[in-house]
Amino acid sequence: MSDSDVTDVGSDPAGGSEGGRDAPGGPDAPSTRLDLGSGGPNVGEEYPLQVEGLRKTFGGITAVDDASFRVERGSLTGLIGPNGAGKSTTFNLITGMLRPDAGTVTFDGEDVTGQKPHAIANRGLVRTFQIARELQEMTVLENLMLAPKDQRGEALWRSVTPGFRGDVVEQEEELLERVWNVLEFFDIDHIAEEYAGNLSGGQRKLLELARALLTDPDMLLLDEPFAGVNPSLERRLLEHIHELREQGYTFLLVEHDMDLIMQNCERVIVLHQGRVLTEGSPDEIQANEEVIEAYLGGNV
Ligand SMILES: Nc1ncnc2c1ncn2[C@@H]1O[C@H](COP(=O)(O)OP(=O)(O)OP(=O)(O)O)[C@@H](O)[C@H]1O
Repeated sequence: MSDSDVTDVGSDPAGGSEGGRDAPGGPDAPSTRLDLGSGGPNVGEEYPLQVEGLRKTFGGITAVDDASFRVERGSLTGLIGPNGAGKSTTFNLITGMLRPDAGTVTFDGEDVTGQKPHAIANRGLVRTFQIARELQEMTVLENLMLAPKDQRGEALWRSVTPGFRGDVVEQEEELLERVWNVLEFFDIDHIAEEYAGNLSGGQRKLLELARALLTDPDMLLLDEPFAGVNPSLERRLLEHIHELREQGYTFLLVEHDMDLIMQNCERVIVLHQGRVLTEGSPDEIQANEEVIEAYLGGNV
């Protein structure tokens, strides 16, 4: 299957209003509201993610060098920078995949620096992952049933064990309802029984986002979610992201496509050589001489 196949996944993208900051409120925007049965994202600190003096070296290379920034709740914030600027390393430090040499990561007022990835995800700070090889041999539905953080995936397997059935079956039914809500929200209910390994690149990206959402996140970190996705599906993914943002989810997005960043993010943080060069609105960033120089000096 190729990316061009994704156009037959559900309805056509909303005409006219898609892709821009106005997309969620546009006349043709989908009206489905995602109900995960959890009351939606947490409404806590104004800046759920705060990064302070983050630093990481690899041998002689300083990948992240005293980086500090914060991300506003309910925003779609872009994290950009030339190749090698430290974007992926920053994501890995925030999500616990790497331990920082210095600095702190605070999420919803709690210091989560150096915590294990699953502990950070359990707090509601979640990144999307490529569908692992084992999961490619499972259906879309199975992938989603296994996604949640709260041991419900484990409970699913235990439900076949005598003695556990009562609560577990009830939990499983609840989970199934949430999974169908997510499938319908993304218009991928008709491929629920398809093996993940058979999906096109674009469909996989939807599944990755759907899996992340089933862990009840408050904030999602997206690392190039549009890579290899055709323009039609890119518009749909963006619409979903804008809708979720309207519902109060917070997004931090690493993306190389500058037009996409500038048209969709309300804040942009620029990394250069591991440091925060500047941050601001798309207009401010586009007019910033230092940013232009950093990009001209890089291989972008
Ligand atoms: N595991 C590692 N071992 C050694 N060096 C690394 C490692 N990870 C990253 N680096 C180096 O750290 C610097 C920052 O890399 P990083 O991948 O975070 O940048 P990036 O902004 O995500 O780049 P790109 O846009 O090209 O993906 C680069 O010089 C990179 O070569």
